Amino acid sequence: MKGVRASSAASIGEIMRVSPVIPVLTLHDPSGARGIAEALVAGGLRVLEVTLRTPAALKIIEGLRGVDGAIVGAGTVLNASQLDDAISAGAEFAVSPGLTEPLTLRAVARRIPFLPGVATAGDIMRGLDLGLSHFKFFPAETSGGIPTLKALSAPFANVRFCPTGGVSEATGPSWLALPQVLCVGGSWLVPSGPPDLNSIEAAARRAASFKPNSGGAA
Ligand SMILES: O=C(O)C(=O)C[C@H](O)[C@H](O)COP(=O)(O)O
Repeated sequence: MKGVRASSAASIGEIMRVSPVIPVLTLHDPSGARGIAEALVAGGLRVLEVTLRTPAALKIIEGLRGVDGAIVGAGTVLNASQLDDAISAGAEFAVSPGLTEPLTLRAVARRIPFLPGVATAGDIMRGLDLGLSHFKFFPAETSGGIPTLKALSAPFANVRFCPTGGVSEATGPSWLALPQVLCVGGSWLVPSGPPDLNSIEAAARRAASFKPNSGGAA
């Protein structure tokens, strides 16, 4: 889906198929954020999750709106008020570590593509009841890794996942080999500390070459 443009018309499923890896970015410095985003997009990763874990996150989301080719969303969205703030800043999708009814209902009402975290069958069933079918599997490795996701997803034929949490460059391809996995998320592309843009672009290029077994990246 190379043609997916950041807009409320894109579904979360379409966004998850744009690139096999969603970089999870926890950024402190608005002045350095654009270069990081450009390096990731140049490497082939267009979908960027900026976590609301730093005071500068909303300003950074706003600033990244103009990066050509980037689809910028907010991560660590914990409640409806944070979701509204993220939308005001220009976030084109939202990711949460968990699934609550108030946040999900607000995301549906605001028509923003939404990817909440699940780790149990009950989480998935609450999401299905609220009309969702795409989830982040979080925290992926410590929740039991690939064997758990295989077992967990078996009863839910039409549900698709983005495993995140402990996923690395080394393990990403194994997760993407599962047909129910459209993409993976991870912070490994942009380690904390002063950014090395050449390394970030090279890591993005390697990650962009991962091949989902789901027909994930178009
Ligand atoms: O809080 C959220 O909404 C998140 O998005 C959590 C992050 O996805 C993970 O913390 C990334 O996990 P690592 O790749 O292991 O660093």
